[in-house]
Amino acid sequence: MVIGGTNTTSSMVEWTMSELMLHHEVIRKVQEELTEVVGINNTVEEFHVQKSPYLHAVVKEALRLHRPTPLLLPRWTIQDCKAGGCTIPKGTKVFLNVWAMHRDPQFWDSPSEFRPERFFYFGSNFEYLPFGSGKRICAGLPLGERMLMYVLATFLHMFNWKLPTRYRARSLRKVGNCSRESNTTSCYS
Ligand code: HEM
Repeated sequence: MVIGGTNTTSSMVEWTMSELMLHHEVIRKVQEELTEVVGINNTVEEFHVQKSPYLHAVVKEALRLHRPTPLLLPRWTIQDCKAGGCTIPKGTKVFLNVWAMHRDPQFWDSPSEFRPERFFYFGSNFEYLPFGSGKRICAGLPLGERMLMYVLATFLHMFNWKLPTRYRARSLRKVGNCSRESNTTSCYS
């Protein structure tokens, strides 16, 4: 519960910031949206997050690519069934590999690319399950989603972010370092 309730959200903040720092156009769009919704001299409040559709799309795309655990909780089949050409007998313990589903080219265009815009056209389907589904769906979904959005909105509205020069040249490497442009302070996680 402690790992599920804290590490999931904090690792998603890191992954989302890492993707944003590699995608300047995306970070610019989120910051523009937040400037409009929050106002330049205000701090982010929870209600602002609900009015930020582009930020939602960014978080969904980060959850698609980097959800904290690749597999869902185990399930047991209640009857014989077939999947992928295999017969699975009743009473079998089954693990769903959501990591693979989230990157399956059958369902996603250019699946390894970070493209938040894809979520403006996406319905609710079983090929996207960042919080699981059914009776064992994540019990902390509303809290986790809110914390994630709120922390990211605050980081992005309060500071400008970019990679230190030595990392920019190797931009394919995913790193979480940042620097505050408006200030002399740099922070390294
Ligand atoms: C970004 C944040 C989070 C993600 C991506 C996430 C994802 C998941 C997933 C995929 C499952 C398994 C669901 C299934 O098998 O269908 C799960 C279960 C669970 N999560 Fe989360 N979670 C997050 C945050 C949280 C938070 C903040 C809490 C609690 C404060 C929490 C509590 C739980 C619990 C208790 C379960 C087990 C539910 C059960 O066994 O019925 N999660 N989570």
